[in-house]
Amino acid sequence: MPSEDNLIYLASRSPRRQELLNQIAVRFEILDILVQDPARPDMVDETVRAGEKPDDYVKRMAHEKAEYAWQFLHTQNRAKHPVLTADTTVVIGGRILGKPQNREEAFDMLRLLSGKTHRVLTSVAVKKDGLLFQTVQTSDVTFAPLSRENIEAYIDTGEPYDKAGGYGIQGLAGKFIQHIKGSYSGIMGLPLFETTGLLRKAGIFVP
Ligand SMILES: Cc1cn([C@H]2C[C@H](O)[C@@H](COP(=O)(O)OP(=O)(O)OP(=O)(O)O)O2)c(=O)[nH]c1=O
Repeated sequence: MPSEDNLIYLASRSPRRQELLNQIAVRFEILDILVQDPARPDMVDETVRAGEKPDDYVKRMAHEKAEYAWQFLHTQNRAKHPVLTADTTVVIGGRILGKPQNREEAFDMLRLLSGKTHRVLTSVAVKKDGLLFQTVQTSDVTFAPLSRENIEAYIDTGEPYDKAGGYGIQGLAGKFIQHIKGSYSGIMGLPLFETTGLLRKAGIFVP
């Protein structure tokens, strides 16, 4: 069987998702629409619908990203390879936190997370031969109380901006996290155990 047959596309701009998929030795290529045009807006409109539950929202986002990528592959005659997408969302007190757009938003998000436990949901979608396979992984993350100085200094590093909830467990914010229940890789953006299961369910080889 030619090795080409095992190829999947990762439609994601997140460097963490690339790193994590590499970690489990899945053979993939980044879907080049995203690489060629960094100024291109996100694949989907990330606005939360009125009354939408976090679980439904994160699934809809990963699904819409998969549909977007799948349509693009079709226009290029490359839809013979599966595509994988994901979405990560932070939830606290029923509020869905996306990526902060500015310093004030980052500050408000981190103040909200300080000294409390929040939920991180990551949905992974795989589209193969026109069929959709999807999963949602949930983790609980407990932050230590943060002082105003802690928050300001963290924002100064620039780390919060491209991350849901305004922090990255894998970066400097690691020192704020007292406890997690769930999946470290899921919090980072791609739950490796669940992703392996999903790929295998879709008939894709995972070493
Ligand atoms: C909570 C948390 C999120 N994140 C990141 C993972 C995701 O990249 C980001 C959430 O935004 P997403 O919209 O899930 O993804 P994205 O826009 O970065 O990438 P894509 O092109 O795949 O749509 O937050 C961390 O890196 N560490 C963390 O601890």
